[in-house]
Amino acid sequence: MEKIIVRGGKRLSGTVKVEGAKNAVLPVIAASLLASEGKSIIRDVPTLSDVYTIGEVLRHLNASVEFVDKTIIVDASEDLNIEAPFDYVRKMRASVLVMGSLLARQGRARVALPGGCAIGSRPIDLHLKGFEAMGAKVKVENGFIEATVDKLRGAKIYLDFPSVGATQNIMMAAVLAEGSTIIENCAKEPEIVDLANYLNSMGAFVRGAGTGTIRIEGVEKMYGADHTIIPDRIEAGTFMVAAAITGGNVLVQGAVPEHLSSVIAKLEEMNVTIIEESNGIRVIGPDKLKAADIKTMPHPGFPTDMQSQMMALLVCAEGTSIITETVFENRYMHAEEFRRMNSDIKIEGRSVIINGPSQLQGAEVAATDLRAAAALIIAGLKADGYTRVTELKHLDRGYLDFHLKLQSLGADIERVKDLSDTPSVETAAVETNS
Ligand SMILES: CC(=O)N[C@H]1[C@@H](OP(=O)(O)OP(=O)(O)OC[C@H]2O[C@@H](n3ccc(=O)[nH]c3=O)[C@H](O)[C@@H]2O)O[C@H](CO)[C@@H](O)[C@@H]1O
Ligand SMILES: C=C(OP(=O)(O)O)C(=O)O
Repeated sequence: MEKIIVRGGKRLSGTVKVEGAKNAVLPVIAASLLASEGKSIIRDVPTLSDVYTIGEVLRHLNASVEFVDKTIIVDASEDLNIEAPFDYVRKMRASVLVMGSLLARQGRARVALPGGCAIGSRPIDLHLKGFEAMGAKVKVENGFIEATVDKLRGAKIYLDFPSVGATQNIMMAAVLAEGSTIIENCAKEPEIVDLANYLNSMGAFVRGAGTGTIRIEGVEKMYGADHTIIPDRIEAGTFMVAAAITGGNVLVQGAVPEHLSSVIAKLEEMNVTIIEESNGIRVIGPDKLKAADIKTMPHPGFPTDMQSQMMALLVCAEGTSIITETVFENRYMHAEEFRRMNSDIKIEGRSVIINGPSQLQGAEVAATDLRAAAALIIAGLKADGYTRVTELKHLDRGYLDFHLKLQSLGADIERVKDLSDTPSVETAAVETNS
């Protein structure tokens, strides 16, 4: 079993470069299935396990997928298969994003019903309602969702919640539909804008991405295009918190301030100095962090994907902080692990009350999802002694070379293969006290 071992106490300093965004590249790769002519070249791709998984899904659907460093070349010009089996969907829920493209291209899609996951139940009813509004017949049978249609028709679709995935799936279905589609109360995340830009470069007509209403005029055919993925705002935010918690001074290169305004505002409220530089965001951690309240919301609200990292920071802040999670109903599994590291955290329904500051103590902790993995490692950077983080498969879904990047900023961190490589708890305790 692999573990990350962090010894806390080092201030981070230097420059770290962010990768292309995981949450932008997955829908873009799914959208490349829409090109019945020409190859798509997708650049600045983070080579994460999720990206390989969606690559496998595309291959299974009869597209060719070639990885060359951080570029992916997709050729989807042959007729496509229509089924994404459970093995892929289980590994990565974003596999359901191929549904819109398959319906648009083949008039049929069969995708295993995704199960619940560590952050909540995550239904896909809004995706399906959107397809139905466009004329598709949808049925759920033997653990699969099957959707069929002769030809998708444009429709006016109001989303009860601005779901990121539903907005993306409906956009992909609508670009080849007959007539106009209007998606109201749609998601406004930067990843939606990135997808719209890619679709437009493939020949689609998509307007309004980034606002609450997207308008799409269906086109006859789409073509492969050359697209560069936007920088990962969540990876950037994660390094910003890592710099802040250690009282460090780090330039997060490639971070886009407009994508991170809610995170920047909260960090500033906590006494962290943020300087926007021409090529990124510099973060200077204070000697004393101040408590703050956070409510996660759809973009441009505070991102749920930064909630666990901020929890690590709030534990170290002076005063009482309250986090309220409004996007996922069960995204507090990491709170238990933080308690093992000596933090004062109480869960009350959808809120968490944190009394700080606590001096974090190193412990053996398990990641429950990818952001929790990063958050526990960040807590380890500040903790006394050694923190050992297990279940790194979660980390690898969303962070490339995370420990190496932290090492390059001066963190005392390593990734080890098995228990015999790790210093014993006794040794760690002695070293902590010395
Ligand atoms: C691959 C990717 O981009 N993942 C991101 C995406 O996930 P994802 O696209 O799955 O998230 P959604 O925005 O769809 O989900 C938000 C909320 O809407 C609910 N919902 C969603 C769809 C639906 O049909 N019915 C329904 O009830 C979900 O259960 C959840 O409570 O946006 C989330 C919210 O910013 C992020 O945390 C994820 O990192
Ligand atoms: C929850 C996340 O991703 P996914 O939707 O792929 O599970 C995330 O990126 O934090």
